[in-house]
Amino acid sequence: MEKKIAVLRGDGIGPEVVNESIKVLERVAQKFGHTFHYYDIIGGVAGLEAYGDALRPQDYELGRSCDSILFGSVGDPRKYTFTGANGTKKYPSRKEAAVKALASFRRGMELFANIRPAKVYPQLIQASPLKDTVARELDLIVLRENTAGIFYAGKYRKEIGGELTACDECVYTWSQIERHARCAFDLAMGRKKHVTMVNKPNAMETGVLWQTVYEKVAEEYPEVHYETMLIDGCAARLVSRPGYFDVIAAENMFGDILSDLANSAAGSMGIAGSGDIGSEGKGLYECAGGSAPDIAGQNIANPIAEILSAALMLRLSFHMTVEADAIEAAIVKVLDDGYRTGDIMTPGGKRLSCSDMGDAISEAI
Ligand SMILES: NC(=O)C1=CN([C@@H]2O[C@H](COP(=O)(O)OP(=O)(O)OC[C@H]3O[C@@H](n4cnc5c(N)ncnc54)[C@H](O)[C@@H]3O)[C@@H](O)[C@H]2O)C=CC1
Ligand SMILES: CC(C)CC(=O)C(=O)O
Ligand SMILES: [Mg+2]
Repeated sequence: MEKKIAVLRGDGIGPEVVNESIKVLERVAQKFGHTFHYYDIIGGVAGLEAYGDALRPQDYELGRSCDSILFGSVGDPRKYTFTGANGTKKYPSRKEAAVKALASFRRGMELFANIRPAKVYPQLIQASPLKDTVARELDLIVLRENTAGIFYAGKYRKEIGGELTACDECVYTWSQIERHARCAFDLAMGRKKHVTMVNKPNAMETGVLWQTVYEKVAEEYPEVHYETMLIDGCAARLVSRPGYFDVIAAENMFGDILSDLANSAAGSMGIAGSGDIGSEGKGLYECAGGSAPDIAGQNIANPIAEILSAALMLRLSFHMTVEADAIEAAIVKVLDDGYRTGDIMTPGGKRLSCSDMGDAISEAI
C-alpha cells in the first residue's frame, strides 16, 4: 500500500520522538511491502520562528490532503512570553500561539474523537505511582471530545470596570455530543462494554446536555453498561480504582486532564499514545503529552508514546492491523528485554537514549 503522511515535528522533544516513529514506520514499510511518502510541515513555535505563523494556510492544506498527519507536540513555555516595548511581560493571544498548529487541524478537519489509551504494561508496573495491586488493572481509553468546549468558544481578555478580565465560554451542540457518544459506544463494544461519561451537570449546562444526549444514544447500545460520573469523583476513582474503567467519555478539557492523569498512573507520559480521528477516517497522531521542554535536546525522551501513536495511525486510519500489532509486540519485547528510557522509574533495567530505544523497537519488528 502507498500512503501519504504529513509530518509536523513540532517543538521541544517533538522532532526527537517523531524521528523515531518514522524509523519504525520505515521498518514496517520494508517488512510488509508498503511505501510511505512523508511531507514535512514546519509548525508550532518552529513555524512562528520560521514564518511568523504557527501554521501557514498552505501547510494546513498540505496536511489535510495527506492520508494522515504524524504530529510532534507543539509549544514551548520558555518562549511563550515576550517582553513588550516598556519592558513588561506580554502574553500572546491564542491566535498567535503555537497551539494554533494543533487546533487548526483538529477543528478544520473535524477530528472530533481523541482516542487516548492508557494501560499498565506488566513490565512497568513498578513505574506506576499506584500500589501494584491497584495499578495492574489499569487498561482504559479516554475518549476526549476534540473540536469544541471551553478551548474554542467565545473568548476575551479586556478591561471591564477598570479591571483586566478574561472569559472562556464552554459551548456544545447536540450533534457534536451525539457523534462523540456513538464513537464511545462503538469503542466499548470492542472492549469491556462499559462507558463512563464524565462531566459536571451539577454545575454546567453543557454537562446537562451531555447527559441528555448520551442517555439517548445509550438506548441504541443495550449491551453496554452506561453510567455517568462527576469529573471530580472520576479523578479520585482513577487513582483509587483505575481497573473500574473501560471507556471514559469526556468533553474536551476534562478529557485533556484525565488522559494525562491516567497515563501518569500507568507509569509515564512517555508511553501515552494518542490519535485524533474524524468521520473521513483520516487522523492526526501525536503523543498525548507535550513538548517536554525540561528534557528537550538531550536525546533522553521516551519515543514509545509517539511510536504507539504511529501504530494507532496504521490501525485506525490505514487499516493495517497486522502491522500495528507488530509495532506493539516489538514494544513489549523491548520492555521484556529490560530496556527503559530515563522517565520509566523501575529499578534496574538497561537505560537507553531516545534514538537507541527507537533502534531497539525497530529491530524487534
Ligand atoms: N499535543 C500538543 O501539542 C501538546 C502540547 N503541549 C505543550 O507542551 C509544552 C510543555 O507542557 P507540559 O505541561 O510541560 O507537559 P509535558 O507533557 O510536555 O511534560 C510533562 C512532564 O512529562 C514529561 N514527559 C512528557 N513526555 C515525555 C516523553 N515522551 N518522555 C519522557 N518524559 C516525558 C516531561 O519531561 C515533563 O516532566 C507546553 O507548551 C504545552 O502547551 C502540551 C500537551 C499537548
Ligand atoms: C496544547 C494543548 C491545547 C493540547 C493538549 O494539552 C493536548 O492535546 O493534550
Ligand atoms: Mg493535554
